[in-house]
Amino acid sequence: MKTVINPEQATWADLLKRPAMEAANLDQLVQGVLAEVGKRGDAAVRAYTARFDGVALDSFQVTEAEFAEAERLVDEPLKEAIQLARQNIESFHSRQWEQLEEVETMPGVRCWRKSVPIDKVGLYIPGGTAPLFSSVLMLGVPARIAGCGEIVLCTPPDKSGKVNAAILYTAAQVGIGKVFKIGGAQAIAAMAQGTETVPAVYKIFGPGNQYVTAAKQLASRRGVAIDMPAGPSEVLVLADATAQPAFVAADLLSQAEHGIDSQVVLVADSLETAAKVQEAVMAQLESLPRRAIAAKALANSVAVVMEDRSAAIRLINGYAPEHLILAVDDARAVGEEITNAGSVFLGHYTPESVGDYASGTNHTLPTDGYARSYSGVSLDSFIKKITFQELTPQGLQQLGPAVQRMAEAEQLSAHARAVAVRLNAE
Ligand SMILES: NC(=O)c1ccc[n+]([C@@H]2O[C@H](COP(=O)([O-])OP(=O)(O)OC[C@H]3O[C@@H](n4cnc5c(N)ncnc54)[C@H](O)[C@@H]3O)[C@@H](O)[C@H]2O)c1
Ligand SMILES: N[C@H](CO)Cc1c[nH]c[nH+]1
Ligand SMILES: [Zn+2]
Repeated sequence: MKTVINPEQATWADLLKRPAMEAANLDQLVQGVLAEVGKRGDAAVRAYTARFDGVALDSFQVTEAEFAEAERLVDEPLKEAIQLARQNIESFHSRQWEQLEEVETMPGVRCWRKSVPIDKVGLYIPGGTAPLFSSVLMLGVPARIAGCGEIVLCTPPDKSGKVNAAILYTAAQVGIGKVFKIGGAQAIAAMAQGTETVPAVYKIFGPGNQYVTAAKQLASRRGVAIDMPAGPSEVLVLADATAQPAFVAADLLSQAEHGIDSQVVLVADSLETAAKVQEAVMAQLESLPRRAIAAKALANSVAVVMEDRSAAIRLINGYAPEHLILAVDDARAVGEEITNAGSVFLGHYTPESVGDYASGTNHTLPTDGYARSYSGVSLDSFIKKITFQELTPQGLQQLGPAVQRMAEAEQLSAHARAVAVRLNAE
């Protein structure tokens, strides 16, 4: 991690540039996958699975016997941990139902809104570098609470052609039976367009690497909705002198270990704080099993010394991190000033890992600066809202002339007539 001291505002964007594959190559590759899967269906998925996942599969759907085997393979302590996480996620997400009351905008004119679950949804669960079974809870729990009709799940197979047991166990726990062993862009292509075995869905959810994220974005131009671009993980930690260097280092490494394209950023209040954290990072890196991945991610990362707190907050809001840890004395007060972040972790005892697994918040969050305009996944993501209105004859008498005037002014006389024929029928 390189250290930069009190950088000029003009250099912030360069400093915090996110690692990325060259967009043209990526888009070309992923376009090809979408087109081939659209044309050749399962046969194309099979070919890409052999090429990108190194495994030859005859069929993709996980069988009952495989679900039963997974149930046996997951040990009791892990099952209990998954249940605890599930309860907290359910508890937080089930309170996200919001019903707008019926509103009488003027006498005789009533408007209301009804929440309806999205009928067919596709969940992508990453599995390339680590099988992220926690993502099954993050997507499956709100999909179930919303009442989505058909839930399809895709996740990459391992080299023996199997799906990780904890992913299958968790899917069964949240009542997802349609699981397909398909990863990467080919999984998104299959769920977006449908194949002989994978049903087409209306909206695709889930995090993933750059291939998955690019495929979601391209698929969204062809009519399927997506949750958001949720790509390689990021964390930004704001640390002051009260921060424990070992805690901050562990938090930085927790996201660095996700992938070589993760980005971790430290914003420290002094060179001394930055140096202590850097030292702790190096000390902890040694003992990490995934140190090679984390070390590469650290090369894409930066420690920024910002003595001025307001400038630090401006930098954070400009960068819009997926995860923001406020390891500072006055975390709640600083939290109030945050306008762009996916999820915020306050104080010295709130590691980002709790949100990844079990505090109750969702870990499917916007990356790459999209937290400026997108929220993370929530119950809302699985719901669409239909608006209704109902007018009495008196209501139309009151409102109609304004509508007629506006329609005529837009030179849309059929619109005006739709009001006039009713008023004249009185
Ligand atoms: N933003 C979020 O909310 C969030 C949450 C969890 C995880 N993540 C991120 O998800 C990512 C998971 O990535 P992953 O790679 O472990 O799993 P993944 O499941 O996203 O991707 C694996 C798939 O990528 C495809 N692939 C691999 N190399 C390829 C190549 N050269 N060309 C074409 N396709 C290729 C393969 O088909 C493979 O199945 C990580 O970057 C992690 O940081 C983000
Ligand atoms: N940090 C990831 C979101 O960017 C989510 C995750 C899953 N498992 C562990 N972490
Ligand atoms: Zn994580």
